[in-house]
Amino acid sequence: MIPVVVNGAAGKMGREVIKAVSQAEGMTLVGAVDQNPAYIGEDVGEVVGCGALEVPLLNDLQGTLVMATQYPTQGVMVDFTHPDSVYENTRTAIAYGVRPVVGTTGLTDKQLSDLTDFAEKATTGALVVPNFSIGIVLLQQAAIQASKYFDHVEIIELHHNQKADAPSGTAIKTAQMLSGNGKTYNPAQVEEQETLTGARGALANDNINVHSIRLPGLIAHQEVIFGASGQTYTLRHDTTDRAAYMPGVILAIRKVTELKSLVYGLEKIL
Ligand SMILES: NC(=O)C1=CN([C@@H]2O[C@H](COP(=O)(O)OP(=O)(O)OC[C@H]3O[C@@H](n4cnc5c(N)ncnc54)[C@H](OP(=O)(O)O)[C@@H]3O)[C@@H](O)[C@H]2O)C=CC1
Ligand SMILES: O=C(O)C1=N[C@H](C(=O)O)C[C@H](O)C1
Repeated sequence: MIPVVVNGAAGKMGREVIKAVSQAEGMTLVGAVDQNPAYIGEDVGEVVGCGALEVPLLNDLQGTLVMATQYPTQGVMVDFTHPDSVYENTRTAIAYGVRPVVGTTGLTDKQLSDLTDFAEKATTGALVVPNFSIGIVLLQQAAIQASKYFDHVEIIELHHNQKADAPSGTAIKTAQMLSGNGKTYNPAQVEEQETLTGARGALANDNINVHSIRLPGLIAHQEVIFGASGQTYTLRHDTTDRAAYMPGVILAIRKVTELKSLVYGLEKIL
């Protein structure tokens, strides 16, 4: 049985993960952590509404990780917290020999590279996955194919308005996956002038424009639009329920126990 700690357990994703882990075979929930004082000390199963799980929700990550090391099998920490804390949480888990499965977005390139080095030195498996849904992996693969034939591409990501980071981790990863083929996308046709700053979005890898929309009523959506003379080609993915991420999260918990270094992206473990 894989001992699992969920960090950010009272959040939108953490709640789904608690339910999914408690129902999955081959793993057992041993710790639940959150900073929200409203729930500290409560049984996490009662907090998320799936019945008592006999795991108190604590605000002590390090203490909970120590508990997770008391089991015969090496533990896994799933993190769905906040861009401000994900780097430190992940480093702490690796330091305790607990393998991180990181869903939280907003890690900088430098932070990701530091964590990669740290996991390598510690020979500890780690997974950083900006999007756990199979649909996004398929969209990204289709986009890689299309990018061989189109020189113009822009990404639009649309999320609920409680999201802290912009652009989304998924949009950044998608742009990274389209880059590195020697192309600079979107060669200028005219000299552009922004009458309102930011109108053309942010520039990701290899000059790919990324536009972020935040509205109540949305969950998580992404379009990749390619253009060429006389045609456009649009790929779109819609998340309508956070349940979409759970098969990927459960797979990642299983797979991270086989790794000895940090792996970035769900596509690498499918
Ligand atoms: N990889 C993927 O497939 C997905 C990734 N995400 C990412 O996951 C992250 C979380 O998203 P979501 O669940 O919607 O966010 P929520 O704000 O709903 O949940 C985050 C939870 O973590 C708590 N928290 C924040 N900081 C800490 C900390 N330092 N220690 C312990 N708990 C903490 C929050 O408490 P409080 O409310 O008090 O701040 C909250 O309860 C985001 O970065 C989001 O982009 C989201 C969906 C899918
Ligand atoms: O905050 C969210 O909700 C999501 N965040 C991730 C991201 O930044 O890409 C994954 C998904 O888009 C939902």
